[in-house]
Formats: sequence, structure tokens, C-alpha cells
Amino acid sequence: MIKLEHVGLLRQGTWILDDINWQVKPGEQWVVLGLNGAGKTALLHMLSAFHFPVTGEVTVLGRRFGKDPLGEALRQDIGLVSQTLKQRFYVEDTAYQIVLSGGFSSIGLYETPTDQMRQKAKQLLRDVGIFHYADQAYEKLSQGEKQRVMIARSLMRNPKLLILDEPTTGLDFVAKEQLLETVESIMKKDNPPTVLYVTHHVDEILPGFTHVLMLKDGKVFQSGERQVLLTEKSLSAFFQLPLDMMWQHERPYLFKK
Ligand SMILES: Nc1ncnc2c1ncn2[C@@H]1O[C@H](COP(=O)(O)OP(=O)(O)OP(=O)(O)O)[C@@H](O)[C@H]1O
Repeated sequence: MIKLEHVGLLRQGTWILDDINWQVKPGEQWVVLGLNGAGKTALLHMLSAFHFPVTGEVTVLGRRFGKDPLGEALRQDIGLVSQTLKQRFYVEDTAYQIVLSGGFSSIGLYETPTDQMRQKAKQLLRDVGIFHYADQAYEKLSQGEKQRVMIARSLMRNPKLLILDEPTTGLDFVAKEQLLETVESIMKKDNPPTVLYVTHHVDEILPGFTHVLMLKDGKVFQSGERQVLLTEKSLSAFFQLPLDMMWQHERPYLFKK
């Protein structure tokens, strides 16, 4: 699905990604964990071909950067939900219209949707638990509902890769848990997309995630299976703090010692 070999990205004289080696195989579900400024967003934007590496080789969904067509051709297969790449919508657009527009490459509904697309948009609204807000103007929805609309929208074109960049930012506890439930349910479906879930928070590593990439100062600190990596020792070293870890409902929670 994804292969990065010795990848480096330079911005204003600083390597914001430095010698990244990372491979994501079909069937795996990944969390990308890192503190502020670790390079998580830079990495995601590279996978979506918004950044090109200065060094190394990047292959995403069988397309090798510098060799195969990228841009829209690649982004067709990637669902990206990111605060930094927030799409602009018309104020009066409803949740349903926004989800439906995900079936097209343009932001607005300039083309005529098929019946199949309309059915699909409705089903996705049900899947993310906000069908009852289908006709509500997007602008009037809460942050959590907006995020779920954006996730439903990103699933309209059956992406092979679904990238969620800090999707719980700004959500209250209830909205955050609802969003996490949505993410878990997407991963449990038949033939789910490969999810890359970016976060600062260890407790968002849901049971459905199989692997974790720990990114620090633009470098891979560790990467591998969730069960192997999530230990007090490795997380204490990662955060440079002595930590206690507790598992509840198959999710890890950290406490400073
Ligand atoms: N265009 C740029 N020019 C210079 N520095 C940049 C540029 N883009 C990002 N950076 C720097 O690269 C580093 C990584 O940024 P990035 O946004 O990828 O981090 P992040 O892990 O997503 O952080 P956060 O969790 O705060 O969103 C930061 O130190 C940032 O200031």
C-alpha cells in the first residue's frame, strides 16, 4: 500500500522528515503517533502527493513518485480528512450535499449525481450516525458532526487509503468517543480502506488498529505492531517522561509517574 525508503523532506534548511523508512501492507491499520511538530502532517501530505521528497523513494498505492502520474490520479484513491486542507463549502450546503459532493473531484455539485451515488451518500450518513442531520446546513452542525460528515464524504469514492489527520481536535469527550466509534466501525467493515490515523493521544489507539508509527523530530522513533510497541518503556522513552500505562477496553491510557 505504502513504501517509503530513506525519505527526506527539507523546508527552509531543516529536515522536517529525515530518513523515513516505513511500509504499510494490505490489511494493516495504522496510527501515526507524534507530538506537535513531529512531522506527521508533512508525512501525510507527502503521501497525498502535496509534497515531493528531496531524498528517497515513495510508493503509494502502487504509484512511484517521480515515475507514475500522481496528483488527482492518486488522490482519487485517497480519502483525506485534515484540518489543514479544509475544503470550503457554501454556507447553505447540507450535510447530505456535502457527502454527495465527495463523489466528484470538484467541491461543489456541478455534475449530476446518479441514483446510486444518492443512495450511497445516505448510507454513509447512516454509517457515521448522522442521518438525522442529512438536511441540516453543514455550518450549523457541531464540530463532531462536521467531522463525521467529512469522513462520510471522504468515503464516497471508496478510497483504498483513508487518512484521518487529528480528527478529534476540538471535540468534547462525547463527540470524541462517537467519532472513535465511527472510525472503529469503518475498520470493521468488509474490505475496509487502510486507515492512517494521526494523533497525539495514545488513548485513541483503538483495538482495530494493528500497527503504530511513532514519529519524533521528523524521524521514525519506532514502528511496528501495536501490541509490541505500546509498552511503558517505549512510550516513556518516546515522550521522555516516566509513564505508567493502563489498558481499559483494549485501549491504552498513560499517566505521568
Ligand atoms: N513549509 C514549511 N516551512 C518550514 N517549516 C515547516 C514547513 N512546514 C512544516 N514545517 C515544520 O516542520 C515541522 C513538522 O511539521 P508538521 O506540521 O508536519 O508537524 P505535526 O507532527 O503535524 O505537528 P502537529 O501535531 O502540531 O500538527 C514543524 O517544526 C514545522 O514548523
